[in-house]
Amino acid sequence: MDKIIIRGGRPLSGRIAISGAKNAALTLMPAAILTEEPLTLRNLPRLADVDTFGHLLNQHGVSTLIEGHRRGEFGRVMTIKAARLTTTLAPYDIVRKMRASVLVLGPLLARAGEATVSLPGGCAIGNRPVDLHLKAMEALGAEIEVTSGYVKATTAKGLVGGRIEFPIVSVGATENALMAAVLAKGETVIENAAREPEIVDLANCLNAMGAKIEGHGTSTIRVQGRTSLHGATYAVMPDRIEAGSYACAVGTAGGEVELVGADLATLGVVADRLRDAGLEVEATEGGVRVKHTGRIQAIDIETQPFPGFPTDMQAQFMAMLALAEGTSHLTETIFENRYMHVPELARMGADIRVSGRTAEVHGVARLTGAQVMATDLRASMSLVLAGLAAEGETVVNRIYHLDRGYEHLEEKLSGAGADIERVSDG
Ligand SMILES: CC(=O)N[C@H]1[C@@H](OP(=O)(O)OP(=O)(O)OC[C@H]2O[C@@H](n3ccc(=O)[nH]c3=O)[C@H](O)[C@@H]2O)O[C@H](CO)[C@@H](O)[C@@H]1O
Ligand SMILES: C=C(OP(=O)(O)O)C(=O)O
Repeated sequence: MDKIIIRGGRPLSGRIAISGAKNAALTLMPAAILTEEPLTLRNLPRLADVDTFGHLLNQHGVSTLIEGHRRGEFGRVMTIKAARLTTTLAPYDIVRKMRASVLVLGPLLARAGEATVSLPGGCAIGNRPVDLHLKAMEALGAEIEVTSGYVKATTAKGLVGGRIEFPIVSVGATENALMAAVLAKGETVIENAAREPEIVDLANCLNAMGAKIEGHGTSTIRVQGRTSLHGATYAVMPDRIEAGSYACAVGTAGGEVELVGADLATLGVVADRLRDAGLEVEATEGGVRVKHTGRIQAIDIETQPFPGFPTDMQAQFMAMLALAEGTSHLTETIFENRYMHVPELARMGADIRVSGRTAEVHGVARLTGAQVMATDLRASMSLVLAGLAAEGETVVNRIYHLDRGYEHLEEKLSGAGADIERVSDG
């Protein structure tokens, strides 16, 4: 199994290219199921999750053709064509590898009138049920049956527009609802919709495919159903979580980096909190510049749905705040078990106490390298960030988590001056 070795203490400099967003890619790919015409996605990141989604689409009979690069863009171009679906079953073997697989439910149901999708089950960060996805499909007229670990959704006469009011904000359920509603008969109103930039990216892509969606980016989304959608070419938005993660790398390692391709607007409150912690963050012509200006200062953070502070940045901020002057409080409100990095950071000398949903981070003057491993993607990244600052050698094990969400991680960081390499155990 591969591991990453980091020898810490080298400030970062230069440029780091920001890839297309994993969480946008994973909802744009299933959108291709909604039409028999090709959907060409540009700026698609090279990630294990994108490959897994490709396999899932292929087993539904959908073709995925990688067409190389486009000049001036980092990611790949993929043309996805769902000319004909050979099966509407999304099997356990693929869904268990990647929760986002559940995003085929809405598009399969809308296109084929039926879908049988394995329940994704829990994962390292929490229980993560899909009840809201199912309620949304029911609100559009689907009949749902859950048996033997599978959701079977059917609609005898096709989906019909309706009112969906989510009791809590869910990114995935909003995405599934949108993808089902675009082919439902009549109007759908989604209340308490997620407002994440990835939702806006999905809605923009669906509109480019002929859908009629309004209000995306607000809590109320209105969809006028269409009888069919057509093909389109669409560029995946830049990854705001990857950009935020490398900004935190400047926070732990020091130095100054331009995050090329990053979008300051979608970083939102993350940029504000980076500044509160003492970093300089400003837009450049090609992205965002982040500069270390002295010791990181303690701050308090509570994770919330967008436009609040993203849960997907909590672990990376914790690594940075572990080295801050003063005591920070981090409160995780989205997932019940998202502190798996705490004991690993402690092995590197961090002083963090968790009580219920809140972690109290007492800043220390230095961290020391250690053997560490994490059980999820962002937790793994927090260990890399700590390793960049730590004295001596840090070995991050189980890095397949990182490959789910960070394209060319070692190349990007070593290109900015970090001493980091991937080694294989054989
Ligand atoms: C592929 C992708 O885009 N993943 C992101 C997506 O995950 P995902 O879409 O799974 O996250 P949700 O926004 O749905 O989850 C928010 C909360 O709602 C709960 N919930 C969700 C659905 C449901 O049917 N019932 C229910 O109770 C979840 O357990 C969680 O507590 O948004 C999360 C929150 O920003 C991010 O951390 C993930 O990176
Ligand atoms: C939790 C994440 O992803 P997923 O929803 O795919 O598990 C993440 O990107 O941090």
